[in-house]
Amino acid sequence: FARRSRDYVRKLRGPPSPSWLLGNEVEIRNQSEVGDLDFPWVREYGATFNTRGTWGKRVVFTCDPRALQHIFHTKGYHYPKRADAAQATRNILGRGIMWASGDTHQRHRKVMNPAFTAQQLRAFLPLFQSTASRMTQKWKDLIQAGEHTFNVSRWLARSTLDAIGEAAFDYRFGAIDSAQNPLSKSMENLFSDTLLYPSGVDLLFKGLWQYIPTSILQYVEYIPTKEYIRFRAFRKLAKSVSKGLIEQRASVSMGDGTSRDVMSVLVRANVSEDPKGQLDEDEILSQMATIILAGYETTALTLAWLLYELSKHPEDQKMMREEIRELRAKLPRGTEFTMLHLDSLTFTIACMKEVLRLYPIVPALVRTAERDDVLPLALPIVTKDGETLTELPIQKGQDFIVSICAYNRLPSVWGSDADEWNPRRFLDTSKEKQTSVGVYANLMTFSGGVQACIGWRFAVIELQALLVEAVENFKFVLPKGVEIMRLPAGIMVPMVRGKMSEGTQMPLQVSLMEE
Ligand code: HEM
Repeated sequence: FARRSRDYVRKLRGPPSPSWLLGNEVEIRNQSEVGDLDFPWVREYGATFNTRGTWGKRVVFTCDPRALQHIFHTKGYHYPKRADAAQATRNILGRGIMWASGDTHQRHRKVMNPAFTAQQLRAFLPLFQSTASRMTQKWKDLIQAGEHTFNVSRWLARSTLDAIGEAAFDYRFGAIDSAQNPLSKSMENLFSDTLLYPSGVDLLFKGLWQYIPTSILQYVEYIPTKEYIRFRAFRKLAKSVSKGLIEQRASVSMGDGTSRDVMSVLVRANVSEDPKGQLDEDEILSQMATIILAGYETTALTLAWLLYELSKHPEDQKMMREEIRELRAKLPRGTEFTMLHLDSLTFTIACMKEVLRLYPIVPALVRTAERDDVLPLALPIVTKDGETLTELPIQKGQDFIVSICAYNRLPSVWGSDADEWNPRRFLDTSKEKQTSVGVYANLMTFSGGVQACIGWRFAVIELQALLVEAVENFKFVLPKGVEIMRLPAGIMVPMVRGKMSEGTQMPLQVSLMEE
């Protein structure tokens, strides 16, 4: 069986590999924009095909809905993150939930889950709303001072950072009021300064990581080049700020022991007597660094892309504003929207789902099969010899690239206009028969299954609150001559063509809407 299954991957079609040593890795990591290769490859070879990694390794590329469901959900723990991806996460965030696998991950997730229930997160709505109104007040000030075009992604990131600090740790970054917080400074352009367009040598080096035992590999963090120095500096700073917060919390009362905010669940896990619910101090600090980093820029960038699409589609922007204002008009003056109100804004929500579909901030994930297995497929593969496969036998150790951005644009799932902005697709709810993947709106944007984004509900509620406040008060227009690119820096970041040295940015013309 082992031999046969190896043969199956060998039989798959796929793009030619430019070199044995580097495989397709350099071209994949150096796409000028996210999806430049993924989309045409899927059109040409189907949803599952063969690519080459470094050192001659075969890497199966897939965006097949059933394969994704199997890899992330049904057999989640049998497809851990590839060792090099796990180590890269550890370099940035330490031994937290994003790095952990198997039993360790289960333990981390068990501790964290109570802080991320729907009920717990809905209670943050007023906090998100007050953050949103502090942000829009700043925008009004800027406009009054004569600034009409500004980098909205930076402002959104300052706002989501304030929100995560306060929601998770009762900590005030004060990022909206001042850009000087050292932790927020150390996160600025963290990915685009380090992971954008890597060299062949870098990729060859990282291609060896999966063959090095973790006990030795962990020392790569001390390599004295820019990437490792930046990541280490961020991690150390995030952990030391976190330690200060824990000490502060310890000096005040811990309440009645039932609080479910992130900080309380972490501190309780440190003193828990149940070994399956314990975290050591280093794990707790890593967890806090993880929540801060994972919890702010992803949401801010999603919203930046949404304002960008609304700038390109003024009719949709207008429709969203009208929907919000119509609801507002029904309420007594000065009333804040509740969660029920926000959830009733169907067009606004459809636009939010559409942006999550077209702009998955994490565009791809890498996984390894821990054992021999047979992958079920929704979209059959035609092999090099013309054979049709409805499932794919694979061998232990098989690596995968899972393309989230390509899944989110599969015509078989989303229709023939899958490459285009069309929020109305989400208003049609008759397409319920699809293979269910992911945690929200059948999208892979938050990943799926056992290691799916723990903060997806947090992100969705925060997006709703910030979006409604922004669109109700301001009009957004794309400045003339500005071309925005989707840069592949591990996460997808917006940059202006020809001005990449200026880093992540989404400059939009913002004007105040009359009441
Ligand atoms: C639009 C916003 C967001 C997007 C697109 C997003 C996306 C993702 C994705 C794709 C993963 C899986 C990563 C992997 O397998 O390597 C993930 C994991 C994670 N996310 Fe998010 N995320 C978002 C917001 C948030 C927020 C707001 C928080 C925290 C409040 C958060 C916390 C986490 C954590 C802790 C994990 C690791 C979960 C685990 O390994 O069990 N994320 N996220």
